[in-house]
Amino acid sequence: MPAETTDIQETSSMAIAARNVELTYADGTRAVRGIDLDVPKGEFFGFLGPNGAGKTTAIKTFVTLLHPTAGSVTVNGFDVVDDPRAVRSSIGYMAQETSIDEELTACENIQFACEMYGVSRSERAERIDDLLALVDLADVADKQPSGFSGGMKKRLDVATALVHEPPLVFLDEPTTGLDPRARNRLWEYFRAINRQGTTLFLTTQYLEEADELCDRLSVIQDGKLVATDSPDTLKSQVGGDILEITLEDSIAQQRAHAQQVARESGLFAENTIEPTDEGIRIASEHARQQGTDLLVALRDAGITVTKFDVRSPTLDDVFLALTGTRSVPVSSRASLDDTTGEPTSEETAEDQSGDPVQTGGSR
Ligand SMILES: Nc1ncnc2c1ncn2[C@@H]1O[C@H](COP(=O)(O)OP(=O)(O)OP(=O)(O)O)[C@@H](O)[C@H]1O
Repeated sequence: MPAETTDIQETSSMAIAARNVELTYADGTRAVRGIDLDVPKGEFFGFLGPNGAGKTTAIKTFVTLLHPTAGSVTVNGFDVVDDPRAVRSSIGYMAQETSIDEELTACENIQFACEMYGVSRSERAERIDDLLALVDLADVADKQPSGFSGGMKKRLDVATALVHEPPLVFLDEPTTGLDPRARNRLWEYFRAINRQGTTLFLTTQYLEEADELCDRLSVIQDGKLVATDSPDTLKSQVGGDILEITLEDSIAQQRAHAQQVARESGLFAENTIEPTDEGIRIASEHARQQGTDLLVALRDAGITVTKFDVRSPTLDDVFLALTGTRSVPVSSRASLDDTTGEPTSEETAEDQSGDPVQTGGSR
């Protein structure tokens, strides 16, 4: 990614301005390796990357929990090293680990957060009511969260991060471990506060989440930003559409044979052809026409194709093109199909294991 060119003096319109930020842990792990980034106020910005890419380390640096080993960061115009108190009072932070106290009721948890963030007594009652309504927990305000589903706990977490009405909120993998329906509900709350002007900085392993929510995103791998742009621009850079071919016999030998036929057809650049569980996949500017030609070549080679699909690129294809790996898990398709955000009985049956939900796709 080209380095951002904005000078540090010109960063007052930026919620976050990071310059050549490095973070090396005491054991020598270089978790963040020279990040340059500008996030304008009001933006919904995402950090997308696989496990261990450096997302949490970067976010902890931005919220002053870690000191950068090199480089500089300003958040809402305040330097994270020189002015950490000012940074903290101007942000909300939803960490991966919950900050909820199970001994307190939902209402008391928010009240405690109000005290921590210095929300004045006169404002507290109204703020608590507003937040409980925002995250749909008014009905359980006087209940302890030990009986809550994973989604309800996350929503309470969000509420506690918003008590002081911060202009910038950091969300570290906020939907990991939730089922698609619970995830959709959280997405609605994030969109709502963003519409009201709050800048959101989200880290995620979910391609669909980044695609759905973010105005712009950075793909982070091995502590470096490998691309920063809008999801649509990133997808347009894949170079055309994606041709998915399903083989009747998808054993490794047959897939290798099909790959060889595709290569030898001369229709496609070699690095755009890859095997899948079911057959082969090719990125191509003229996918439909060339796909038809390829079908003929495959038939002539004695290979039976059972399905032929041309689709637009996804962020998964972007990730492959940028990093040469599909190491980011693909979340459930259902999460995009159902955006009603209505509460359902599934909410109580969420996967609370903390593992990313991967009910769709085979990558
Ligand atoms: N306290 C620590 N000491 C040493 N190394 C660490 C520490 N915390 C994280 N790391 C390492 O730093 C790298 C980046 O980790 P980080 O947690 O920032 O990645 P991540 O993208 O947030 O991953 P995940 O999606 O699993 O949360 C990894 O190699 C990780 O093992």
